[in-house]
Amino acid sequence: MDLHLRQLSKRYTGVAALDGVDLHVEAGELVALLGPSGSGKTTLLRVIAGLLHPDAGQVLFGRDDATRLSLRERNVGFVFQHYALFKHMTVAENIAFGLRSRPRSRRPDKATIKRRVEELLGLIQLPGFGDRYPEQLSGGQKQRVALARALAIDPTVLLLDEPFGALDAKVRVELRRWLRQLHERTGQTTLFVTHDQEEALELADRIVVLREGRIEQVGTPDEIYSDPASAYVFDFIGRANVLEGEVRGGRFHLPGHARTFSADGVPEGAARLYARAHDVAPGEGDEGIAARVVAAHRLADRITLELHVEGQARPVELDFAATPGLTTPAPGSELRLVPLRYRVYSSAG
Ligand SMILES: Nc1ncnc2c1ncn2[C@@H]1O[C@H](COP(=O)(O)OP(=O)(O)OP(=O)(O)O)[C@@H](O)[C@H]1O
Repeated sequence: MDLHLRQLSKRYTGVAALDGVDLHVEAGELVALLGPSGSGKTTLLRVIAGLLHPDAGQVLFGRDDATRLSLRERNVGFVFQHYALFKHMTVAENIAFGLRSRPRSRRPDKATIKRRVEELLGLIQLPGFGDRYPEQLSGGQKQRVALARALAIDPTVLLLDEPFGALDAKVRVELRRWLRQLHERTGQTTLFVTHDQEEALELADRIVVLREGRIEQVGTPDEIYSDPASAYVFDFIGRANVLEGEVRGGRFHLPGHARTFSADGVPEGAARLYARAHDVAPGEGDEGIAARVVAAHRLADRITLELHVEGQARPVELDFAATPGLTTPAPGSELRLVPLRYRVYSSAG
């Protein structure tokens, strides 16, 4: 089922946790809500779930206005960061919980519930684990059970709030790949909260970047990474080199340097040039921007340089392939930087 959010707002004293959020999630999409702490991700998820009521705006499941419905009436599946499994119930009982607690008229019979539990244990790759208790599972296994429990009710949408946030890095990476595969099998409309840009880029069909309760950009991982709509998104997705300067006559000027850069459509005045470390290349002769090597690191087949550019407070990073025969530049040596791909944003915005 698809999901429409219209002009959702939610204020706490002094804070707009959500400020006019409009979003359409297609049926079967996996959407990541990405943003730093306090940007409104959890609030948005809770409003969709019906755990929290918005001050204004609408939540629609398909064509049905669900804004006034409770969590149960919305039939959503929810998984939190911290395993919310019932400790005194077995894995099978946990998974069956949502179905067993339905009103009698809508409750499947025992045999159907048992079949559904077996099917879900297979889906989460834990067949034979039904009789265990949560304390007999690893963190990653617990979160898979939590996901099976959320899926058991055939939810209209699946809402995941940093479901792997409490797990160690390796398990996290494994589980997000697993979740992507699971999603491809179930086709379940899913919203996934994360503050980890790598997780969002790898997992999601589309990413929603939030900033102070507003949507800053919505797009596919490629669009968000290659064409960030603002300096905020550029900075948040991957590491960015930032050069301070100004836009004059439609060009970006670096103080103390002759080379200028195109800055079409950027207002005149203070501006910043953003480029990723791998989108800056070492240049030859008079090309590019003069820089001095501060530190050099060689990591397997990559060389990373930390550089000082005259007039810039922040160091600039350059990352390139260590081709055979290439020597790592020594600290103190001079080289020229050529930003191959970059974006200029006004400092005012
Ligand atoms: N119950 C509450 N009372 C008052 N303010 C709240 C409450 N819940 C959230 N807020 C505020 O609303 C804003 C958005 O919070 P929210 O938890 O949605 O952000 P988040 O992006 O999920 O952050 P995190 O990644 O840290 O969980 C924050 O400024 C937060 O302090």
